[in-house]
Amino acid sequence: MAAQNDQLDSSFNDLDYLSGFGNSLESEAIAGALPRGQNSPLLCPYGLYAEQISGTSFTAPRKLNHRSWMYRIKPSVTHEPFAPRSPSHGKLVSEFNDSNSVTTPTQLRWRPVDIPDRPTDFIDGLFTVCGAGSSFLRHGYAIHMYTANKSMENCALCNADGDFLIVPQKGRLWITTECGKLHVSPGEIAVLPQGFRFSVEMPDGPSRGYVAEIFGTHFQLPDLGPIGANGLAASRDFLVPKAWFEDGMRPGYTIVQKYGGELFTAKQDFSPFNVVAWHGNYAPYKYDLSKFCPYNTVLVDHSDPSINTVLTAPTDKPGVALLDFVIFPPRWLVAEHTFRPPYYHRNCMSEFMGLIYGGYEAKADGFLPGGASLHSCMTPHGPDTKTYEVCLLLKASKPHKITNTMAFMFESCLMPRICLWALNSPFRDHDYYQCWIGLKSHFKLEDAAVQNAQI
Ligand SMILES: O=C(O)Cc1cc(O)ccc1O
Ligand SMILES: [Fe+2]
Repeated sequence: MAAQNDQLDSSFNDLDYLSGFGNSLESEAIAGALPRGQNSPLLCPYGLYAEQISGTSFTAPRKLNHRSWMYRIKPSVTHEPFAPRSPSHGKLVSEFNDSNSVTTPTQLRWRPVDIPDRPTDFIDGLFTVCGAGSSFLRHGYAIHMYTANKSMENCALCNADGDFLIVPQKGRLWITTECGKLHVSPGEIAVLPQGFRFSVEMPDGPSRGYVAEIFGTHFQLPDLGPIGANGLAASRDFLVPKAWFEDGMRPGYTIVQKYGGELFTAKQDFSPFNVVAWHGNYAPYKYDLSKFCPYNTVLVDHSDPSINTVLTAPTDKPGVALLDFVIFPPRWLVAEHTFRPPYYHRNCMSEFMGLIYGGYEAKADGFLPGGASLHSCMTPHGPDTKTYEVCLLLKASKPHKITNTMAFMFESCLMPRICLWALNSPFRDHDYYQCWIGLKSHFKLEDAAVQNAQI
């Protein structure tokens, strides 16, 4: 409930944004700051420097090509050399192998991780849970979580490894980026594409959330197929910052570069948020999950969760995602003579789940807001015993609305390796398997005879 209230508060005071998913946009904090007719004039308006940021190779096909031009007070190269950050971070992984992670097919679940008392910002609060592949080879993903309580000070993070999709669960994030500012509340998500410098303020103090990082590709809206031209996440609900800049000296400003899962720092004496105008189709954005327009069954059976895909990061294989971001939003359940909760299943894709607020329809107990679960490739899972028994008892056939809930799934075709600190975490629920152990046989041979007689 608190999360929803936060959301209302923030949208009331929210910033003004540009809109449209993947659109070619432009924004000027000072009128006339964008060059007209060309990208790189000999002299830019107001004496600004022109700088391009490429999110795809120069030669990527036009429909996949992402780049933006920024017009800034000083170019971002104006800094001292990068050096390994001290103390090193040590809990970020971008190339998963047996030196930094392990495998297990078992069902994993974690309680919400406590938010530390000691001052911790977004960078220090971030830790990898699991992932697969390699940022070096530009194919793979990492799932991180963060628990933190204070704003980043006099520093910005730049992720050379991949795009961050941030899902705040507790506490708002005020994110300053080179393109401008994003205010993100629990119930909203933000995407910080590879390479953008950004700084995270935590106006509410104690904060927690989830981060999916993808290497080598970007998020897209899913195709809608027979659904038609509308539905699910609408392009116009994706909000992009308007140009915002700060000028003047900032002695000792630190750029923290995440590169191959390691952190490097470089000093400069000015703010990286010195972009007076920009244009292009490569920019950070946010999306309010309550804007999602769910489609689902209107007669029988439980739809596959892909019906609730908000964003997908593709692989080269059609229909096979490097990472899908799927939500389980409030919606009407109307299916007749149907087991309405998620079905029991084994999936060739791997499923990491989190809960932003409320409860989750497949778990009566134990899966809490801020907690997480991981069901890897072909690991069986489904509703817990209580959910199954209650559903059978109710024999629900009347329309019923599930409310006050927002669970989500990061689903990937790559089999995740799990970081040891996650596997051995004190927040791990070692009794998770117990939630299914009580499922008893309801098999009755006599029923089969009755059913056969009816056919
Ligand atoms: O495992 C889960 O809870 C996620 C999920 C939800 C659903 O409605 C159908 C399939 C599925 O994997
Ligand atoms: Fe599942």
